[in-house]
Amino acid sequence: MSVEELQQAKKAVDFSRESLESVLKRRFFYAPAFELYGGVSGLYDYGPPGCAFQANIVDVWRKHFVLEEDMLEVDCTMLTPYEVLKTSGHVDKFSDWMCKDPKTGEIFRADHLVEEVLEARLKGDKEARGLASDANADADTDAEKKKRKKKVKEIKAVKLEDAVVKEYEEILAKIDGYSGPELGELMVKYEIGNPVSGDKLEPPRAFNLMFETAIGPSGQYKGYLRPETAQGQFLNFNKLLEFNNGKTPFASASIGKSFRNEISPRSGLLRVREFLMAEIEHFVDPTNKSHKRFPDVKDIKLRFLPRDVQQAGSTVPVETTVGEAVASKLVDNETLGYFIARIYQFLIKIGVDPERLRFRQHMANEMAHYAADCWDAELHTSYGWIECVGCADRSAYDLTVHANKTKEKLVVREALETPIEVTKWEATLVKKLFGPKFRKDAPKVEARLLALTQEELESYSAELKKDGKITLKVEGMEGEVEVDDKMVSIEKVTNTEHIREFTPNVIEPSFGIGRIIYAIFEHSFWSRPEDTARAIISFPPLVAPTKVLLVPLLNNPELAKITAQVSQTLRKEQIPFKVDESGVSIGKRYARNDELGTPFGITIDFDSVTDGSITLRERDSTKQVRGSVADIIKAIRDVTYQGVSWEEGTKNLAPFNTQAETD
Ligand SMILES: Nc1ncnc2c1ncn2[C@@H]1O[C@H](COP(=O)(O)OP(=O)(O)OP(=O)(O)O)[C@@H](O)[C@H]1O
Repeated sequence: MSVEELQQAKKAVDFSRESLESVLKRRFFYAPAFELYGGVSGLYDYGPPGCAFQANIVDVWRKHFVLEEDMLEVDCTMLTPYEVLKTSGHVDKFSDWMCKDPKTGEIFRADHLVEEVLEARLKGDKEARGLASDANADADTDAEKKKRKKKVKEIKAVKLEDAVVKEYEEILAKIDGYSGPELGELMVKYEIGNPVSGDKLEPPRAFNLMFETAIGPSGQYKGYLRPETAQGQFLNFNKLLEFNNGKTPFASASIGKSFRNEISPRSGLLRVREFLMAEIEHFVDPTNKSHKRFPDVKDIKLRFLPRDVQQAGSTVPVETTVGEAVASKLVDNETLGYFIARIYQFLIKIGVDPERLRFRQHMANEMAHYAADCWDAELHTSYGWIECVGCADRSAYDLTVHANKTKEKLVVREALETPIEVTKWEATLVKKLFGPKFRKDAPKVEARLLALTQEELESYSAELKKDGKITLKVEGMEGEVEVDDKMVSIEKVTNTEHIREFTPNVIEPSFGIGRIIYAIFEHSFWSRPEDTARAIISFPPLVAPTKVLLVPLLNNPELAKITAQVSQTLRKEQIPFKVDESGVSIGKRYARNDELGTPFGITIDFDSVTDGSITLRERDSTKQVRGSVADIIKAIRDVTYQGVSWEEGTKNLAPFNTQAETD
């Protein structure tokens, strides 16, 4: 079945989240963690097929990015000291806005609440009741579902005026960009309270999402579970640069767990408190953000949702090539454009439906102040458009703040072909005068003076000329210290430089593996119109948890012998397979593997005993071909790992017709 045919077949049957969830639960793709103890919202365990699927996705990620792009992979600790996350800005700013119902004590995430209520109002009475059942479907555990079901009241439809509809649509298009106080104003203006009781909520306040802990037995050394893998990569920058022989551009990469104490983690795997992230930090010269492999991807056509389109209250994307997007400055630079295209290729390879993928640009107030540009790969699911990969140009922010804090240079030194004259402020110290005045603190004062920025040097030079002394704060010393013009002079000096020193900018693609996995579940889930009770998950063979189901026609020693031989060959080839020797019909055996996403089935029958041939069945089309064990396994290998189509991979095998797959 071609990709197009499959998309058509999927469209012919209505998607039901309930059916998908029932399959995922029954076949133990994943399940709420600690269920025996009632479960904890936002924590999930992956079962065997979920685990294998995740491992395969990570494997493709590693090949697609780390190997293909020659990235430097690191594995850094999850426990992170307070100092690091204070410097990065997470301690002060890594928060969401929450509001509390003073009567019930319930907590809501402010932006999600505004979004949910306005969407419900827009959808009217019918959908408003749909929201109630949605909210219920989002609950993590059965106990929670029951509790919510009791609580959710019917929301009455109110016909809205056209102008109000427009206002709501505009707000929803910009929902990610509001600050806490702005969300508070919206809640007052549009009378948004507890969606169940309608009661007023307290104004939004910031809630830091990091899990705090103490490192070591004294409890004195504060730390956090990391909320992203990026900081470890920044802190190892100098080692990575040296490993790369001092050359940029280069990228580091890391795959590992991150932790966020989400305010209300519903929506299954989409919003959890512990999740697998795969992140890349691409370090590039700020004056040259071209990418040498950009020509390879420039013709890829993508759906972009630019900032100004959202600002105008629209969600209609612009379809254009990456090359055009960069040339027109819609996307800030080539390297950012290159990664957007590579993210697209990766997502399509692992089973994302291209029709349900768009790249949304961050609004100006949604983006961190230092970021040059930022695009999210959003995947459409029954929960709406969900950010699954963030791709940001973070400028030189991270390296600069860590360098300033640690006084360790995090820079690239590049030999210049033609030396250049550089004029800059320099401080010259008369060191022998520092010891007598500052005693043991002398080195601290000296280091502080030598680390002054150009702006500070300029202003201190004026102060020194005017007052004959300067005063400044030195870390680890009480109050301010005074240094006079006998101890330090600050002058503008012109030097010939043979080396250019710069802090690289960082382009950061950041993947949430769980969100991608869930979106693929939805994008791949369907059933045949003639048999809607049986679900199929059409994972691409490359990432399917198991590649082959082996089914002997009957429980018979001769067939069992061939099954064992084929198993041994598959094992040797390292092709993941399962054997189903149960007595149920072939159709039933295939059906239960269709819902596990197993792309191929091998049937062993009595002809196999006489001529050694076996049958190969393809999951989506149910087409079958017949051939020798060696030829069939070669076809499986080619289609699964070499990206060969089913038609191409099986063209030399004989078509095989059998009765319909019913039981
Ligand atoms: N709570 C979560 N559960 C699962 N995945 C997450 C969660 N938070 C973030 N991610 C994933 O990590 C990626 C990068 O994180 P980033 O900080 O950009 O997300 P975010 O903007 O905070 O997401 P959101 O606004 O949806 O909370 C996201 O694109 C997403 O795939």
